[in-house]
Amino acid sequence: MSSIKVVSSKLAAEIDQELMGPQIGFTLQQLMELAGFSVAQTITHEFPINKANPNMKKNVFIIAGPGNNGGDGLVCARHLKLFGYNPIVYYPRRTEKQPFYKQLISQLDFFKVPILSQDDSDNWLDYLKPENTLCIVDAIFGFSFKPPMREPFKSIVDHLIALEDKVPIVAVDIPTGWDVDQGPISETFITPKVLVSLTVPKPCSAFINPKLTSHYVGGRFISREFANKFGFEPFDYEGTDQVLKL
Ligand SMILES: NC(=O)C1=CN([C@@H]2O[C@H](COP(=O)(O)OP(=O)(O)OC[C@H]3O[C@@H](n4cnc5c(N)ncnc54)[C@H](O)[C@@H]3O)[C@@H](O)[C@H]2O)[C@H](O)CC1
Ligand SMILES: [K+]
Repeated sequence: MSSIKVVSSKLAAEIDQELMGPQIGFTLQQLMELAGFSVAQTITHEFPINKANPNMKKNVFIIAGPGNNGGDGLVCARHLKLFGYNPIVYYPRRTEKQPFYKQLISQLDFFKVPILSQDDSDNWLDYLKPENTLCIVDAIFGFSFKPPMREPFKSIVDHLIALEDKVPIVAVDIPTGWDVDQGPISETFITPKVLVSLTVPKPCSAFINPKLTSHYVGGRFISREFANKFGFEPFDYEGTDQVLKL
């Protein structure tokens, strides 16, 4: 792991600002679309659909948090549906921060992806049975999480911790509860089977145990010149892949 280039949270924020600044001009929606797509593609690599086995589990339970990490999860759910999985989204705190979140929800409705809300806080676990669930997508918190974790997420994450040996968790960008720079320092944190770092791994990824967690990088949206300017080499993605296993 130590040979993998990581960037600090401060630098990651600068990279984002510049990507979405007036010169380069990406929009948040564009980056989120590519980020969510790359997480869905990681799932096709780690948990491919076996067409020869009609009994294969295809339910993917996506938990979307209140910020942009949650938005990545909503996008990921749509792509998973198109890839032949059965995504189920739990989105307990909807954001009004950006108007396009409503559109992401409409798109999920259009593809008939079930969305559980705050009203399902007593029964959401009924949809997350280990015997039916292929994997969980942790899109709860990313690089803006600041401990201690507040409700309802603390209880949700406690349930995930109890399930993590039975159902593999795929973490989007930062495993929920981890500090972006210092890793699993808070009281409540998950241990994912798969981590998908977006754009470039953050320092917390140095704390994953490679025997327990596969590490991918996704969010293929920067040039060599841009990466070099921020002190790292771009990742050697293959062909049209949006993710690379590190
Ligand atoms: N270029 C990229 O790499 C891209 C990354 N994307 C994803 O965006 C997240 C970061 O998104 P942001 O909205 O800044 O923050 P979070 O999603 O991590 O969470 C903010 C959200 O959470 C609440 N919150 C924070 N701490 C707590 C707490 N202790 N308890 C409860 N709630 C908490 C806070 O109030 C906010 O509501 C990044 O990691 C990527 O996944 C984008 O998709 C664009 C491309
Ligand atoms: K996460």
